[in-house]
Amino acid sequence: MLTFSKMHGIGNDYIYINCFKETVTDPEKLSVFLSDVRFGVGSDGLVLILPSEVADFRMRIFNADGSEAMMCGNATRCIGKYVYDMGMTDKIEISLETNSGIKYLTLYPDANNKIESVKVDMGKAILVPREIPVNSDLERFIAQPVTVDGKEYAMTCVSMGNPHAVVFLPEVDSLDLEKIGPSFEHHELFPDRVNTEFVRVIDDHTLQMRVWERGSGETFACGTGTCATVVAAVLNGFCKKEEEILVHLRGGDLRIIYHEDDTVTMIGPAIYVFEGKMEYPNL
Ligand SMILES: N[C@@H](CCC[C@H](N)C(=O)O)C(=O)O
Repeated sequence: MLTFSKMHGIGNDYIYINCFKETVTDPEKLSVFLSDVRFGVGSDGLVLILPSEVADFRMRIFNADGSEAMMCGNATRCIGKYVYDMGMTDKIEISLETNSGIKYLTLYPDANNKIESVKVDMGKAILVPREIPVNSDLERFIAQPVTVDGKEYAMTCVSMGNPHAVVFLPEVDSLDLEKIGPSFEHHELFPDRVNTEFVRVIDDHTLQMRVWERGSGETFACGTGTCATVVAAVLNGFCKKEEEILVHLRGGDLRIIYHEDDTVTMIGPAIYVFEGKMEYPNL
C-alpha cells in the first residue's frame, strides 16, 4: 500500500508522499495518475518529500501532466507544515533543497503547536530580457510585446527558478483562461513552455491575479507566480521594493516582499486535508 497526504496552499493542491517511508518508482506517471479526479485522487500534481545531503529536506514537484518543475512556492510551505506537524523536525527554521537551489523556511505554529503559516525566502528573481534593441536596461524587461491568438499583450518575464510571463490587464475575472492559457503556454517564444499570470492592479499595495500553470492548467494559486507578479509590478512602477504587497488569488491571499537585493519573501498558509492509502497503481 502507498500512503499519501493531500495538502494545499490557498487551493493549489498536491498529493504529498513521504519518501522517508515510501518508495516511488515512476513519479512522472504517478503524478498523471493521482492528479486525475476520476481514476486517481484529483490534484494539481505530485510532491515528493525526500532526504537531502545538503539541506534539512528535499522537494521534487511534478505537474499534473507528469512534467517535473524546478520550484513550487505553495508546496514549499506545505512541506514546512508536513515535516513539523509529523514530528520529522522540531526546528522552526528549516532548509529545503529544490531543483532550483536551497530555500529557507520559517514556520509559524498556532496555539496547538501545528503550523498555520510559513515564510519562505524564495531567493533572487531573475529578469528575462527581450532580444530586440532597446534604449535602457529596464526597457529590456518590461512590457515585452507578444501576440497571442491574434491579440497583442505586454508581458514582463521573470524567472523564480521556473519561468513566468506576467501580463497586467484592467480586469481578469472575465478572461477565458482555458483558451488563452494554453496559447501562452505553448507560444513559440517559450520552447520550455511558460506559466502565465494575468494581473489587475488594485492599488500600490494590492494586486489580483489569476494563473495558468504550465503542465497543470488554471490553478487556484501559484506561489512562484505570485512572487514573479510582484517583481513585475515593481519593475512596471505599480508597487515599490521593500513594501509588503497583498495578492488576491482564486484560493486566497499571499503576502510578498521584493527586496532591494532582488530576493523575494513569500508568506502564506499551508493546509493539511487528509491522509489516504491506496494500492500502488499499475502504471
Ligand atoms: N504551483 C506552483 C508552481 C508549479 C510548477 C509550475 N507549474 C512549472 O511547471 O513551472 C507554485 O506554487 O509555485
